[in-house]
Amino acid sequence: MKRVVNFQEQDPSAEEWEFKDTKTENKKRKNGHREKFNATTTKRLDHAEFIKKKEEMAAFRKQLPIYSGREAIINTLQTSDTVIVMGETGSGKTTQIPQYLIEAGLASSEIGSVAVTQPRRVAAVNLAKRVAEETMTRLGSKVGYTVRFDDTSSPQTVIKYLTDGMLLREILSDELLLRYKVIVLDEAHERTLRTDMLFGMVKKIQKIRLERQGQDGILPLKIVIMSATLDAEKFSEFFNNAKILYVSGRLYPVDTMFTVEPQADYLDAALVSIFQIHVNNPKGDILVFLPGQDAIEGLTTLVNEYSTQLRPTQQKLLACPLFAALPPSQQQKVFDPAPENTRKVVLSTNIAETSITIPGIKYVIDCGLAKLRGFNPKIGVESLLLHPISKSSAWQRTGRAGREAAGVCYRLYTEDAFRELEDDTVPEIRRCNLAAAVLSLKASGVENVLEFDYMDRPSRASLVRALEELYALGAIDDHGNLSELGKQMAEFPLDPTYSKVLIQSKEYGCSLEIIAIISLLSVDSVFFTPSDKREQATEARKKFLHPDGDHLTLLNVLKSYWEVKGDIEWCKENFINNRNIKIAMEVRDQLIRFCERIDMDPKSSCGSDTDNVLKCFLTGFFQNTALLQPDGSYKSVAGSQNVKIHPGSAMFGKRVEGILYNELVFTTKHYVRGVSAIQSAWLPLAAPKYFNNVRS
Ligand SMILES: Nc1ncnc2c1ncn2[C@@H]1O[C@H](COP(=O)(O)OP(=O)(O)OP(=O)(O)O)[C@@H](O)[C@H]1O
Repeated sequence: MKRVVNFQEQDPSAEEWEFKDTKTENKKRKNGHREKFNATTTKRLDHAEFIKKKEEMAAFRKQLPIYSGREAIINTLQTSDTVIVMGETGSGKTTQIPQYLIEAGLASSEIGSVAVTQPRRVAAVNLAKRVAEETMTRLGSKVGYTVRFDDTSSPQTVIKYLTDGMLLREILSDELLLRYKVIVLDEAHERTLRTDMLFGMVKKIQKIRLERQGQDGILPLKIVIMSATLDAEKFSEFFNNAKILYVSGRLYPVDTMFTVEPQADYLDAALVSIFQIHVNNPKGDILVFLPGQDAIEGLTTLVNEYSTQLRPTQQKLLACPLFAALPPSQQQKVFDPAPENTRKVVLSTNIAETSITIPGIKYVIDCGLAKLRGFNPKIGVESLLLHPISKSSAWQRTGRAGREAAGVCYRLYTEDAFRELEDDTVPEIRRCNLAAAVLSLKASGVENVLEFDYMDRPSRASLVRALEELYALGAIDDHGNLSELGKQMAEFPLDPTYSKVLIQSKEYGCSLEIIAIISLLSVDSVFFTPSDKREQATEARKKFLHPDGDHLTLLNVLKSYWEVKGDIEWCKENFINNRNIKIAMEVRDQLIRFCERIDMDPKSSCGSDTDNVLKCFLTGFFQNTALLQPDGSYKSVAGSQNVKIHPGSAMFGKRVEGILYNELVFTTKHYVRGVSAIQSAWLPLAAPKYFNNVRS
């Protein structure tokens, strides 16, 4: 069958891509060999090579558009405390400005270094690598990065790329961020919850440091806000009318194409477009933006399957997935060059949308959709729904091309549809559960979170709900102050409900089980369900099912996995996702270390008394509970919401007195996931304060 997606300005002579039945082709693929990436090898340069590379880097840096604004940026920062820098994607903001600051002596190991925040871990890691390369230094010396569970910075580090979450964590131990002279808040337009919290916090820190200047050697703090797609006036206003610098020019042009007709099936349109580009366009890798892991995994399989139909003389195609739940080592693979005579197709969620340069990318395909988290504070329901992206996101996606050469961005929507898009994505702070954010603000010394200096104030209802949740968890006391338990909870890199459960596991004598289950819950799924073997996978899963539900089922999987020492064949036979379990085990190691730090015994086990595990879970998840109604449905204890057990749960179709669940998500219905059976009598014991209040 021949299919084509028509783009405006598309070359009318473009070859159509013919899709053949893949089943017969699959056999060929299994017999044929698959290209693998070569890990990039680093070699030690001799002196002449070193000088040559240094000169090349210097020349490269000078041709970046931002270079023309270097003097202006330095001069403005010499005289102003806060500057907002706007410049095209790829113009050099993130990699160059921190270097300019060091070169101009505005930051140093003596007066304090530069911190550059990124909303995403993959960006922080790769920017640090790139800037270390540009400065011809070893990663971790002058330039480093800090992301959750991975720190390559050292006392010599003067430019540190870190996630916004890590900077928030640093405030807990260095409340005036004295180790830094300049804080650069990059990709400010993304408005992640954590970046929004940082806006208010660094503004406050800057004010305090200015007032205390000179005392104990305190120096003023400089703040740089950066983005390519930002409402600069709004930011300027928030930061006391800070100066705005516009840096014009982009490195290479990117043509933008829209489809002529709306596309009913974005996955199909993406698949067709990939092959159209491949057979018609010159060399250059392709980056495709998709909404989520499912879509990415599905398309990865299809691209690899159909690529077996390419003519032997044609370049090969190699699909590489990129999403947050992939282990960092696998994410890193998309940055490796494609093997010879192969075009790389990176299939990514919006984790590749901002900041990063993926070498080789010339073409971007944008499906125009993203999965966005939402939260209804009234009933405490989270949602994860497909939404059209904003114009700002669309431009960021386009900007992933044109970084090493001219590029093209294919938008799988019409120009009219583009005009209808919102300018910016609604800030996360306006649509998320704020419990973790409020805990973090409180732990950083913000007493009155209702009055905190927010750029966009969250609704009072969501702040009050977060405070109530933390109070019920025991993280804040009757006076609204952080309790000892709350302080400990803030130390863990987990959501407050999970950190509460983990800390309480000491009382219930089941830390071993709780750590294991929380680690397994941190990955997408430990089960593997290929679409063509759904029945066998369901059958295989039965042997792990625990009558009390998903939490203990996960524990059963892990026990069996340990018994066979993680044997890959066993995983395959039992449809267990070996890769995800391995990631979970890395998380487990980290959690064990955190527990040891606060004197908990991570090995304490309740053995066969598994009720204890569920009772312990209830100490954090008592609000995520529902009771069986006479008609066989379940109604949530908080919010009286009718909830349905997700078909993927071990509890699906079962009738028990009560259930606890990890999440209540609205997709097509109010579904609960991660479900286990409980007794209603356990509830007041798990959270006496909460249930006494509910009753009275
Ligand atoms: N890892 C890398 N490999 C190769 N080139 C890179 C890499 N990182 C950056 N570059 C080059 O440096 C240029 C500037 O990148 P930089 O990230 O500083 O731009 P930016 O203005 O911050 O972009 P954005 O707004 O998209 O974050 C890129 O256009 C690209 O040419």
